[in-house]
Amino acid sequence: MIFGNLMFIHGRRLINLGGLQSWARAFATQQKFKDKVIIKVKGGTGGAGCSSFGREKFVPYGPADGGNGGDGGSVYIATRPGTFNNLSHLLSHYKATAGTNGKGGNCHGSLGSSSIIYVPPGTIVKEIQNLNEEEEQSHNYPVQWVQRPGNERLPKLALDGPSFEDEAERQAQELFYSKSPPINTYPIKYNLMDDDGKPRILCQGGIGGFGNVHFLSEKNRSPKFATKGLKGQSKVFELELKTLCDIGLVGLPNAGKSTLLNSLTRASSTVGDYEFTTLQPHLGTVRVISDNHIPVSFRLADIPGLIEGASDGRGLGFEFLRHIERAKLLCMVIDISPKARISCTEAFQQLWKELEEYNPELVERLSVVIANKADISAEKQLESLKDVVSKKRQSIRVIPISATQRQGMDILLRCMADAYTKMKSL
Ligand SMILES: Nc1nc2c(ncn2[C@@H]2O[C@H](COP(=O)(O)OP(=O)(O)OP(=O)(O)O)[C@@H](O)[C@H]2O)c(=O)[nH]1
Repeated sequence: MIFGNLMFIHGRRLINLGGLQSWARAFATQQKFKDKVIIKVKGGTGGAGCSSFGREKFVPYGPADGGNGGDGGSVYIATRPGTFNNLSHLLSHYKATAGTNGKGGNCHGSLGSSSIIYVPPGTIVKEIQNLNEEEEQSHNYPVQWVQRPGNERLPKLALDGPSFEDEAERQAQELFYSKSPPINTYPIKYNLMDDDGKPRILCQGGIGGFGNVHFLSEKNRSPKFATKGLKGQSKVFELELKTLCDIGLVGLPNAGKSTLLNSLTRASSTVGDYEFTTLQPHLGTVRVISDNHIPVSFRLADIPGLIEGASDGRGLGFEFLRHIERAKLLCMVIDISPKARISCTEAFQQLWKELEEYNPELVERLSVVIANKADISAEKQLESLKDVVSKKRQSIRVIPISATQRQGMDILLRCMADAYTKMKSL
């Protein structure tokens, strides 16, 4: 067995693990990308109210002074640009903490701490299930008592009047009703696209219980009961990353998309001399000073290679064509070297056809064609590519570059920044 150059003899066959191993490594790191997740979110439970009476020297039977329980914490969602590229960091469950119980001496419990879920800009949030919808819609807040009313000696109620327990229950319901937030009749739907970053509510925490002070009435001057807090809202959400990047690099496998992304940004997309090195999009942020001296920054993504028939599900299938739809602008990367598997004009026609067949709107987003590998003498190929592109649309620019030699990068960056600012101003 020779580990040095990653070969081993299995039976009588000599197997080269070079390509296989780096492919497996690329696959393992790229598995982390997630663009759709389902999360269960729960607001914190409210703390219980307290049933207590003031006791002081010479005042053995003081007034009711049980404090309220603190409200449970709520769960919010907000965007955090530049931190996350996809939704793989999200957990399946999120819960805010409960409020603490009230105490004697009119001490209210403290509020539960709220939590914020951070997602990348371009995320769509959809509520798919509300686990306590019935209670909310009917305002029928289930009242639970710290100590059941009715155990104390009470003045008699009118014979035909409500029982004492019913009266206390009604009073507690009213209290919860007056404090509860307005009902959301529609399921939550947020489009966190070009968001201001403000947190938006997902699940409200439960209201804290009421101390016995709230149940003082003419009939009952010393109520010995308080309510427990309500449960927080509990909902299930579907989160989907709708916009992945500002500019997406599309091209056939091996065109040099990952190499280009790595040389323009700090991304570390896997580069390999074999097809489908990239199985999931990789992102990087580009910062440029535009022609009119304005700093421009945009997110650039290396999208897995497109092959002929992709729009019919060939290659990596529709999954990754979805990523292309998530780019606001597209740049085609084409290998113009004479060594390329197919000629650059053929590659351009093929890519154009696949994009158009999948969604005709995609070719409208094409602003630049990047003629890569121009370090290998390819003047003839470049001219014929320019011809074909201008026949499709005059406004598309063809920029020759070499991603490995970092040639032509300045012009390309200015061109991208220009297209991006134009698109933003529309
Ligand atoms: N000579 C030359 N080779 C390049 C250039 N850019 C990329 N390459 C080589 O082309 C091969 C493929 O590069 P990648 O960046 O992995 O290509 P890709 O388009 O991301 O490939 P997929 O992941 O299969 O979609 C690598 O061996 C690179 O070193 C270039 O400008 N000049």
